[in-house]
Amino acid sequence: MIGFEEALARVKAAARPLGSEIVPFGQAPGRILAEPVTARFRMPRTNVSAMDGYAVRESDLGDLPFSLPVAGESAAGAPPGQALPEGSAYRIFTGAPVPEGADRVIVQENTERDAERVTFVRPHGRGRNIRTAGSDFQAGDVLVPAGVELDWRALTTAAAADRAELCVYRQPRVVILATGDELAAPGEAHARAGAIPESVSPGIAAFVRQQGGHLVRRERLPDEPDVLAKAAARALEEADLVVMIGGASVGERDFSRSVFAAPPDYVFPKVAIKPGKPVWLAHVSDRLVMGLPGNPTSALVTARLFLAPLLRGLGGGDVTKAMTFKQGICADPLPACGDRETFLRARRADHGLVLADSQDSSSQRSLAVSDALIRRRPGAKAEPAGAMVAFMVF
Ligand SMILES: Nc1nc2c(c(=O)[nH]1)N[C@H]1C(S)=C(S)[C@@H](COP(=O)(O)OP(=O)(O)OC[C@H]3O[C@@H](n4cnc5c(N)ncnc54)[C@H](O)[C@@H]3O)O[C@H]1N2
Ligand code: MOO
Repeated sequence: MIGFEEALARVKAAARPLGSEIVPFGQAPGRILAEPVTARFRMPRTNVSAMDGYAVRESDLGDLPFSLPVAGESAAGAPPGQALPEGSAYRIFTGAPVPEGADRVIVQENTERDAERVTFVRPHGRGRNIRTAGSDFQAGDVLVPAGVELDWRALTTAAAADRAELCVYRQPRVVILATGDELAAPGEAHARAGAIPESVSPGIAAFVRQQGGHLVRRERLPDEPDVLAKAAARALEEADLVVMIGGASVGERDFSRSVFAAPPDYVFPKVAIKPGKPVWLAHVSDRLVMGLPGNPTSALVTARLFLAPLLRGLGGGDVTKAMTFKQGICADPLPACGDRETFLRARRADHGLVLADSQDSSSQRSLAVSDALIRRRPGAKAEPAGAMVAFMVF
């Protein structure tokens, strides 16, 4: 059985971008840029004022107080007007083109205005208050490089390039199939003896979206091979990645590996980790299938460890960002680790990482309050509280 590092390396190799598409701005948030965004023109387009005030020639300034006639007005959005006549000032607003000849803007607060003249009454300091043409960027400059996630900051820069559409990586289309006769829709389990709420796929669906995937559908299915086979065939037609939940283990009623017409061509059939050993990844008919164990904590831990980098990579994102470990202090004593690499659920508190009360792979209560996975190497010894540990944000 392969270990965690090897499994991660194989996920990384399988997580190649699926292609690109052009989308309007409204569909761009959260997407990964596939082609760089270049500026259509320089910014500022001309020399512009940085303040509301009066554009003047430095050489026309005299000892305070002194006044100049106001020869015109320049506002943002208008093309540059006539040149500034010598011995006069121009009323100007922030972002407006500076008239030719002016080399300085005096802020309004240092002036007094009557109908035709402006009087400079306070020292104007040294600032020129002019942003020169192209001082932010030049036409053709790359403003947002390929590979950047279009968050609210990058979207602002991309829009400043005067582009209406962006070339982004295609999002992986995902179908989730949750299997098990015992499963009922949340809210309906109480009405059927032996039923439990199907709790994993709602969480995994949200996670798929959070990691940049496009959720096509999620389905809850009984352990009936014919029904499963039909659903699996349909899923392979509609998805780039099918996520199977449950039925990953060795029981006669564990069907998730055998429902496809073609046998899985394994990237890995299981991994020596705890929880989540039965997690698997395979190529099936040109698609990818990831099998998550049914135990809820096992499913979520393996999704965080392997599904996150897979979705990131398929969507053109930075795979390594989805598998970064940080260092932190564990506020609780740590038990010795067995021979499988182990991921303990914990909560990040001010005084360190606090272990979840239950580390059982079926636990669901602890999931809502755990936001970190502490990594323990195979064979690691027990440690007292205060040990430095590697953890991943969960
Ligand atoms: N003889 C062996 N038995 C088991 C092994 C093994 O190696 N040999 N592995 C164990 C490990 S580790 C895990 S993890 C589980 C995983 O099993 P499956 O993926 O086959 O999961 P199921 O049997 O379908 O379900 C396990 C458990 O989780 C509940 N479940 C399943 N799906 C959902 C869902 N969508 N929402 C909520 N709960 C779900 C299910 O009712 C079971 O209680 O196998 C061990 N066994
Ligand atoms: O994945 Mo199993 O997690 O060890 O119960």
